[in-house]
Amino acid sequence: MSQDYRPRDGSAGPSSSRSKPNSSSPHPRTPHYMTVGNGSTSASAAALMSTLDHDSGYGPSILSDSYTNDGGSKGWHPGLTSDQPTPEFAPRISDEINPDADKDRRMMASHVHQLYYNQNRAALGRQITKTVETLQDLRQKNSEWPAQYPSVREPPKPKSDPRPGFAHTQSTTAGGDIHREKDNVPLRPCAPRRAATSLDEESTAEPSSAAEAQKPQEPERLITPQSAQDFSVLKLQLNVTGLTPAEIAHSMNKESIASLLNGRINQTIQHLIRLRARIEDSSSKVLVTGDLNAGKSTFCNALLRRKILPEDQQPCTSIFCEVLDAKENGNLEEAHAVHKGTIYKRNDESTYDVYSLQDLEKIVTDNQTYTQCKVYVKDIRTIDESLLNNGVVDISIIDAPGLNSDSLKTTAVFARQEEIDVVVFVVSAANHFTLSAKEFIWNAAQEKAYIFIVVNGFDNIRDKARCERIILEQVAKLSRGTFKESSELVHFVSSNAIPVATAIGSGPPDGDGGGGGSGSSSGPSNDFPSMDDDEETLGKHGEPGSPPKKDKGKEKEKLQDFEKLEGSLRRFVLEQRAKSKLAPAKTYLLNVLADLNLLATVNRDVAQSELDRVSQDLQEIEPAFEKSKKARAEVSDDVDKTIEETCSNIYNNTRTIINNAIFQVATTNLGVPYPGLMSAFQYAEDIKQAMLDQISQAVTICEEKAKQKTIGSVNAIKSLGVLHLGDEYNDLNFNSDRMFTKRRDLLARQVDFEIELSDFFDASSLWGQNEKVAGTGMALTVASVLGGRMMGGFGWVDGAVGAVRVMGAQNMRRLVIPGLIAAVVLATTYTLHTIPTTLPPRLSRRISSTLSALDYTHTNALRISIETRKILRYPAENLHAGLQQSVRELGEKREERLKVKKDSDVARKYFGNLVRETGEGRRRVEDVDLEGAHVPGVAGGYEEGVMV
Ligand SMILES: Nc1nc2c(ncn2[C@@H]2O[C@H](COP(=O)(O)OP(=O)(O)OP(=O)(O)O)[C@@H](O)[C@H]2O)c(=O)[nH]1
Repeated sequence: MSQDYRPRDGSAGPSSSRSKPNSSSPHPRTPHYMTVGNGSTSASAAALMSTLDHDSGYGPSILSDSYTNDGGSKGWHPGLTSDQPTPEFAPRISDEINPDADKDRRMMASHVHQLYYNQNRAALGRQITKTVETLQDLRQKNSEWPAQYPSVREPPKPKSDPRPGFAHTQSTTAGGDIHREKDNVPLRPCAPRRAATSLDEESTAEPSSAAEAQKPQEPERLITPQSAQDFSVLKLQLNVTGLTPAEIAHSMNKESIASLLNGRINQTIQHLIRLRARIEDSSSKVLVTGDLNAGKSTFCNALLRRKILPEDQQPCTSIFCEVLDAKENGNLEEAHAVHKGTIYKRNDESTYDVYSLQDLEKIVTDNQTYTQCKVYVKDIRTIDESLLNNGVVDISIIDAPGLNSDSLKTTAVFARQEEIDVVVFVVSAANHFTLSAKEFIWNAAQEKAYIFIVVNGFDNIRDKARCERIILEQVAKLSRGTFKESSELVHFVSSNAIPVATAIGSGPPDGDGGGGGSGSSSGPSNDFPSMDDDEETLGKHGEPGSPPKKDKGKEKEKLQDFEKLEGSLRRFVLEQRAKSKLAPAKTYLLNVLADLNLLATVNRDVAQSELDRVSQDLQEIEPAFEKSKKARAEVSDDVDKTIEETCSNIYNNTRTIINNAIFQVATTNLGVPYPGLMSAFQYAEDIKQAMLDQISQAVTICEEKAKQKTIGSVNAIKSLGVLHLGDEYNDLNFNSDRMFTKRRDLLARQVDFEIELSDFFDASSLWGQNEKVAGTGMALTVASVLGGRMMGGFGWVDGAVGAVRVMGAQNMRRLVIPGLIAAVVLATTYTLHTIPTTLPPRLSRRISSTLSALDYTHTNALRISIETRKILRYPAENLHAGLQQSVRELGEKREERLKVKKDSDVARKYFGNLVRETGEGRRRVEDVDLEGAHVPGVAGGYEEGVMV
């Protein structure tokens, strides 16, 4: 028996260079590769197992142990199982001489495989943990500094993808595999995929391998639709009718995109956590399916070496029976029939009914009550022999209902489940593949590159070579991958020839492989249909009595065939488990890290350009801000000074002009004609009014001058505004006509005094003018007589006294009356005659004293200057506010830019680190070699290029 990875016909198998026999060598089978199989535990294997036991799986640091720069793994010692040709001089102990040696090698290889698996698992687990942390950080960062997301465009459809609706499973990883179009042009490197990925979020991860292939050809660009195309896991789903995703992305603001991205990050974290749980799960499930009555249950029992599952059921098995190790059920052997429509929970008895193993027959055909049952059995085989309890991985076997049009779909869906690592298809050697079988295998081949095929009932076939040929031809059409590895994956066996123990009790089966088959009732069926009616039906296993010697040899051969199948199945399960569990994690991680790397690169560059932009802005804003602050202080001072100067100037001018006007009003020709004595009062009124008008006019002049001065000052302030605030300050509206509009008639009312008689007679003037009166030569006799003294000084009084003395009292008495009358008449005539000359000064004095009492000059000067100040304060305040606002705006701009600068700097460093971290993470994940290409004889037995 040989369990080497060796193509049956030399057409396929492991690397041909490795398997090619050396014709010059005396040992043509060297180099020899170790394979998985049965046998007791060797010392080396035990040592390796102990290493495994101490491997915690997830070390504290991702860099701590497993990875070295050369991509090797610390725990792996190439010398231990190195793939070296056996030296020619070294005689090889053949399996016939020492069968245990081969078993040991297989055993050790199995454990090495497990060690290698654990290292990969630990590496991926650590990277998942790290990536989850990175995503959590990114989510936090995204809320502080909304990450830029390239605008999105639909990726172009691959030119050639025969079945875009299916993701292929159990393919090898991307290492060198190239998907080829029909014309043999490399399309893209193939990342490992599995069926389940197409059913959930992982399907979104698939296009990234294409994106990865395109990336290096892309020139480095900042936020382009092409970059968006490169996303796979973090691709945002933007759907609005009538708009392309790119248009939607453009129309959305940064914050909305960031929040969408956060949602995507959350989903990714959840998915990574699920993937980690999956890779930590050490169990593996094998689904056994096939045509009705093909012998599935018999085959499962043969694997278990116990007749657990009911065989030859009428009606056929109609529920899924999963056989698990009883250790998972407290070492209790029993069957849990799961209620239809409920999710099985072992600790919740309401989800299932408990049956004994003997009662299984009652359950397996009752698909009305149950859909599946869990059968817990104690494994009677050693860990080196058992598939179920092999010391490496917990495997459960699921016996599916036979395929027909009803069960086909259910079984296909079942097979696509993530937990199903391997599908074993049992086909009757006599019946070949039915239509249902073909449909199932064809579909499953799209999901899983390889199907393990058991051609059962081979004992019934006489022309075995012909049967093999026909079956393999059919396999070639149904699953190319499986056909290429047919020596490992297609087995012709007779399951009923395998000795099995009874379901009750766990005594070992009859070890004599050909000694009567079943330890109980599982003998061969005589009515198993033959391939050809005329062919001789072989095999009489389980029949009482010893078989003839010839039959004994055949029975041994059947057992050996079955053992070979078991070895292959075990290897296949272990390898596929590695791929089906680790490959999705690896692919998804690669995609997430590639997306993160791309996102980080874009955002690092965005942050850098943001930083450059704000730094440049700040170079302009900083000096403008300082200048604006300085201008605010200086201009305020200047304006205040201008206002003060203008107002005090106007005040003083006004005072001077009004005072002068009041002072000069008496001497100014007012142009009022004297109408004569009869209109003296009217004349006085006119004079008064003219004087007041004169003064009012002076005030008007003052106001006019103030206006002009104000206009000049407003313009000066305006110029300052334009200088410091720009042209918009020109819009300032100032209308000087509105100044001093409330003054009219004010003065007339204030100086509203009555003209009095005394205004016409000025006694002091009279006294002062007596010389003039004498000089007039008025012909008063008395006056002449009395001489010169009559009119000088107190002349006329003295004269009167003198006259009295000269003329005597009697004469005087006669002269007094006419004299007095003459004097009065004379004085009155004189006074009335001098009114035009004497009235204005008298009125002027009265006006002056009245105005003085009113503090008229000061009041008006103050009024005009106050109004001027009020007028000037408006543009001044405006300018001040403008300058203040300019300073504030510049200050705010500066603050905002400083904040952006700080944030951008932090973001640039963060995304820079993220670029580095994700790049390193990606390299580490890429180094996880799921093919085990450099692990000799353990894995990687399936050649590249055979992927579907
Ligand atoms: N001669 C021969 N008979 C076999 C072999 N394997 C199974 N049988 C017989 O074939 C019949 C059907 O076997 P089962 O194991 O019940 O077939 P199955 O595929 O599980 O049937 P369903 O699940 O009910 O579709 C039984 O009578 C078996 O004894 C075999 O290798 N050789």
